[in-house]
Amino acid sequence: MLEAKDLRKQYPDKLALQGLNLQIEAGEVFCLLGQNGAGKSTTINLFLGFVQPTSGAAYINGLEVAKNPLEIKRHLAYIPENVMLYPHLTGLENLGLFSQLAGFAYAESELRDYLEQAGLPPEAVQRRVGTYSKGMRQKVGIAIAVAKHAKVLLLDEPTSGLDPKASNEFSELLGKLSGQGTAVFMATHDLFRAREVGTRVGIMREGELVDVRPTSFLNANELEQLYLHYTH
Ligand SMILES: Nc1ncnc2c1ncn2[C@@H]1O[C@H](COP(=O)(O)OP(=O)(O)OP(=O)(O)O)[C@@H](O)[C@H]1O
Repeated sequence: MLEAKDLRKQYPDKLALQGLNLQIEAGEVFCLLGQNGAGKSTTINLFLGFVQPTSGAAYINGLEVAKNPLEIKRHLAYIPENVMLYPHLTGLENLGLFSQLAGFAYAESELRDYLEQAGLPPEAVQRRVGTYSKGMRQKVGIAIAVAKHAKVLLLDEPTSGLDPKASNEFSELLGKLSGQGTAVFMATHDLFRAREVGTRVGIMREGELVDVRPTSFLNANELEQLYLHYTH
């Protein structure tokens, strides 16, 4: 569902990503770990088509991102640390608008269902998004991803700044989505959530993916030790 082949990004004075090779299947949750500046956001931006590779290629659902910039947007949803929504519109209106942009015309009852499934409290649905907490905005982001039937979900530090309960709810939602076959690729500093929600973790150091492991063989302490091993 997501693939990188010798993907490389050279900025004028920084090699941000050095020849990444990776495949992520439907239903997988891949968590990318690494220190600040390791190249995680660059990798996500290459999959989104926000930056162009210096060489190699990124693929979403078999389509080369750089050659199919519009088509790939139909297959993916992106949740950054701060989900970009229209603050003067309600959650319901935001979801309606973003679904329409993705080509789906839903009835209000369907939009409400998506927001409810994403865990947004019913009282908030008709409230302006400008009054939402960060966790609530993340839930609208998930509702948008589900409503547009995204096959791939890209997330950049989605749980940073969420309280433990909101972070837990968010992880459960990701688990549900991957259970429905969505491929999830998440850059995070949250080792605890990575182990909990991830099917695999990868560690990036100075633009290089130095280790990839299934989380099923790692306890929390082992993951922390592994991370420290590569980042010291
Ligand atoms: N537009 C740019 N121009 C020049 N250098 C850049 C650009 N974007 C990123 N870089 C550099 O590329 C390297 C990788 O940055 P990137 O943002 O991908 O790291 P990251 O792992 O996401 O870090 P963080 O955890 O802080 O978000 C850094 O050294 C960064 O300064």
